[in-house]
Amino acid sequence: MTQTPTIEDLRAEVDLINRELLTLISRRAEVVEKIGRAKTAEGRPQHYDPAREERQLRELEQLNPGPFPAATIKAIFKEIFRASLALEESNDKKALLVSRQVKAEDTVLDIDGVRIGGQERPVVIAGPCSIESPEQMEQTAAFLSARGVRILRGGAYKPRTSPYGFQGMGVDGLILGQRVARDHGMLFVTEVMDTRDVDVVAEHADILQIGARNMHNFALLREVGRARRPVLLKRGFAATVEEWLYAAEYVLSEGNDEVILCERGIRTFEKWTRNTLDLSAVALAKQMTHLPVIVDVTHAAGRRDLLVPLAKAALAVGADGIHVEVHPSPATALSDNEQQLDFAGYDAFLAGVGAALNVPAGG
Ligand SMILES: C=C(O[C@@H]1C=C(C(=O)O)C=C[C@H]1O)C(=O)O
Repeated sequence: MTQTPTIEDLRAEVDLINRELLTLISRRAEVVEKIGRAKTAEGRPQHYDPAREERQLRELEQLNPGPFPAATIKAIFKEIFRASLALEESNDKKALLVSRQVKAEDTVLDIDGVRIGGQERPVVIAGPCSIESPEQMEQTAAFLSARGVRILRGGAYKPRTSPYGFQGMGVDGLILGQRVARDHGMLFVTEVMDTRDVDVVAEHADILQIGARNMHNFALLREVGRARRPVLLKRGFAATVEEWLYAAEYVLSEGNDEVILCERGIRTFEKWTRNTLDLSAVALAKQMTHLPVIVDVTHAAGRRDLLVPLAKAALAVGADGIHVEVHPSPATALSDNEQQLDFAGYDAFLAGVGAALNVPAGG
């Protein structure tokens, strides 16, 4: 007399079937991978083939012995196709030059002795939003260099929301920024906005900045990739981390691997800050790439009273430096009046952030 199998017996049978399914599904995946490689070899632009999937689903529907309804069988196989396609596409994906798969160890930039990234002390990049006059630049550089700041910023070409706003001093600003930085033993970083200006900016600046609004300007990214100067790449205010890293990839793909990523806040529904500082993007960029990552607290906040906590938070998640705007007289500045720090404000900022940013003078 045959006994009714117990639940345990039936489960043992299911376990065996699972193993068979696993073997079959893995064998199927291996065949799919071969198809994927053949497609790549043939130069087919896409792996997805909906007509082929449709034919399989129709055949499976006809062969379906039950008890699963056709829709269930289709859903299960559609999931297998989706996973197979992902496998094919992942095999095709080239590891990015910015990624840690290609270079595991941190990139440490050494720009005339100023080291950025890795285990180095966080750097401070500071200076006015716009270069306005010799006096303004001279006072700012003297003040900042006395506090150990080695990188002076200042915009000569200003991307303004209104075409009628102050557009910057142009080449005169570049010459002025370079001279003042040299006089105080500092590096000069300034934004380049146009492919036609890359050569002249590279002639005067030690670091070329790509602004948030130009992060998607691929022609400009390629051009600075050929410029043989370190690049400070700001994240676009609506760019995903992936888009930001691809922008950096444009620069590296031209042979320039001296890129500093800069998170400067993204646009959200929040109104009480100018942007929203995306700290997870900083942590993520540090994890996924080997490049130094700095944080522009000024643009992230758009207000002075949040700079200390944001800078502390940025350093806590691994930022390699802080970017902050400093102006001798923010009230009379030609741009960004609301957010630049005056000298007393910078000293208070430095004291507030504490030891991490207290670089010894000249150090
Ligand atoms: C394996 C292929 O590539 C993809 C995956 C399919 C699958 O898993 O069966 C079917 C079509 C394509 O979307 C193929 O084209 O045959």
